[in-house]
Amino acid sequence: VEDEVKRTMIQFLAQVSGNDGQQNSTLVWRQDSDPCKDHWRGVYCDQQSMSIKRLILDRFNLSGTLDAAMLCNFQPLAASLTFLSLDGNRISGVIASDIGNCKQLTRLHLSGNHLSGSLPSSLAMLNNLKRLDISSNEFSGPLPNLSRISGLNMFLAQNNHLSGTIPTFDLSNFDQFNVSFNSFSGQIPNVHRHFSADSFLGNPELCGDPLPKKCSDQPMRLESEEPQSSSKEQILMYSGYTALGIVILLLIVLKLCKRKKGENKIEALNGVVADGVAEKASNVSNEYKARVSRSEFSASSESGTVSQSLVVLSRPATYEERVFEALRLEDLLRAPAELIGRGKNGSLYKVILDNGIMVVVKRIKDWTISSQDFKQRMQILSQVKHPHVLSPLAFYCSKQEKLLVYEFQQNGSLFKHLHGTPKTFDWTSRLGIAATIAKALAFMHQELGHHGIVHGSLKSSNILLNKNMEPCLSEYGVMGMDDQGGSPFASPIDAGALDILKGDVYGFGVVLLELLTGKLVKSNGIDLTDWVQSVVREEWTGEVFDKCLLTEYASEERMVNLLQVAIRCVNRSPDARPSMNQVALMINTIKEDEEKSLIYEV
Ligand SMILES: Nc1ncnc2c1ncn2[C@@H]1O[C@H](COP(=O)(O)OP(=O)(O)OP(=O)(O)O)[C@@H](O)[C@H]1O
Repeated sequence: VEDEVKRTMIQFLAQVSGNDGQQNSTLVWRQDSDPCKDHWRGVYCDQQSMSIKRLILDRFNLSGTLDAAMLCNFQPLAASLTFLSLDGNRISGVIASDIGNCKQLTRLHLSGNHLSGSLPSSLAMLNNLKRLDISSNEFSGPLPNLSRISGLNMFLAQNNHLSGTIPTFDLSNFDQFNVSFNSFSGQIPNVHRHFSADSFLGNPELCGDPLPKKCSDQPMRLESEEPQSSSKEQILMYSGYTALGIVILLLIVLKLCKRKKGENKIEALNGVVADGVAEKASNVSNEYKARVSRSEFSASSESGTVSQSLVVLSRPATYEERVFEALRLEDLLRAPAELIGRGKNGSLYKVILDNGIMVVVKRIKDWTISSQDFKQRMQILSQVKHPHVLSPLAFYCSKQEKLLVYEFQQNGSLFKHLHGTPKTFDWTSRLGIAATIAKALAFMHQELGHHGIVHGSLKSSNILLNKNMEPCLSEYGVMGMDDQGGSPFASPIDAGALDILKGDVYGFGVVLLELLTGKLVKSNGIDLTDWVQSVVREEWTGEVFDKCLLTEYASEERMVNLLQVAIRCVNRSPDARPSMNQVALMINTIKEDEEKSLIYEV
């Protein structure tokens, strides 16, 4: 690689690192080494042409600014770079319009930073772009007309301050699309049933399918129309519609108020809480509940007395104390709820509170724990905090019902990212997730093991990704060891085992196998643990490891080491499994080796 290319890369890194022009200490890029031959960390080359193809600097704690001009105005780099990823750092500043010169970019990932300002219209000139992720930043202003990029199939822009209308994307071409929690307004383009309300929530001025808010008889936007254009006539016409809308709305509100007086009922989260109210959950569809005007179920007014029983334990890290301290059961019951899962341990609802905060409510079934033990367990759990464990925010407990309230995690579960398309995580991210979760679980075992509280249902759908794509364990302690007989992850020998923590170690081992193989735990009747153990050592590389890991310079040696840890965790004999503490140490060593090897190679 030419000296000039190296110099530019090193300058770019110094700028984006933000340590007064010093490089990030874990990334050692030096003028006297070669980015391709010496495998500079985060740099991926075409080994034949020795040109730099991908620059992947995710989660390196970079806190400088993004100098798009430096990369994209330098022809040798602009002509070769296809993938730029800076996810999960603390990079600030704006995206300069020079980004439009990086014409070969197919993927641009900038999520989870502090980038701000408006998006340059030159982004729409990146004709090869397929995946654009600018989520969780501080961008504002309108979107450039990205619908011009015909091959774009992923656009993630959630959690910004973007405004204006959404360009008329052809969403049937997209496999991921999310503009939630911005300030967009106007009509949503046709989603072709590809996307649910989740992709658009949190934009109060947005209307149309799949949101419950209808667009008040607005004429459909013409395909060719530019998002910002509006003539005088249109303004007059819309003001007419708005005035008419307000009158109709007032009439509806008046009518509703009258009806409310006569009824004296409160609406309930699927009628679950009021003791004695018949179970109606079987009627629940996966459709967004708000469409059926809040909940379709109602409970008698006596259920109002249970309001004091919602015990608030903590508040989500992202909200102020006062928003949560006054949370009452009625707030949950009144709010629109959507059923998002029905697992072994019960049903899960996503609930949007009046103040717009989203929570999930876990309704636990068939747990033969006494109310007193349940309350005690919740109190103990609320006292143990770890940044990578999702604590319950509140709970409700009656004879028939147990509800747990958690903060909603927008980026979904590890399961979704591993088994959905496209697969999100590369080798470094997977190893990072394994190390983080192992540490979190070891911590919880140490703090709660002596109380007999284990996770009890550890699996990839219970590992959630927060808005910075950091993993956290959910539903810790929701089911105990006594319930694990029915868990698909407990080996038969677990039943009655003395060391209750080893059930979690088994579950964690299965998660490791999913991370390494990218395969489902059960597929066509084949059990992943049995299958992996049936493959001979010599064939691990060809057979076991996820194919997409092998193509991206992942260290085979460290993948083998991690697989060995996984196999020890899923040993059929609980006594032969290591403790979570040992597992965390082993994985940490592998992670350190990975980091060191890259430095030594340079
Ligand atoms: N706090 C949360 N925020 C966002 N998504 C969540 C949250 N908790 C759970 N989920 C997701 O909702 C879906 C349903 O969860 P649920 O707990 O009902 O299923 P499960 O974990 O497969 O079953 P179970 O734990 O009951 O055996 C899962 O994909 C899970 O990842």
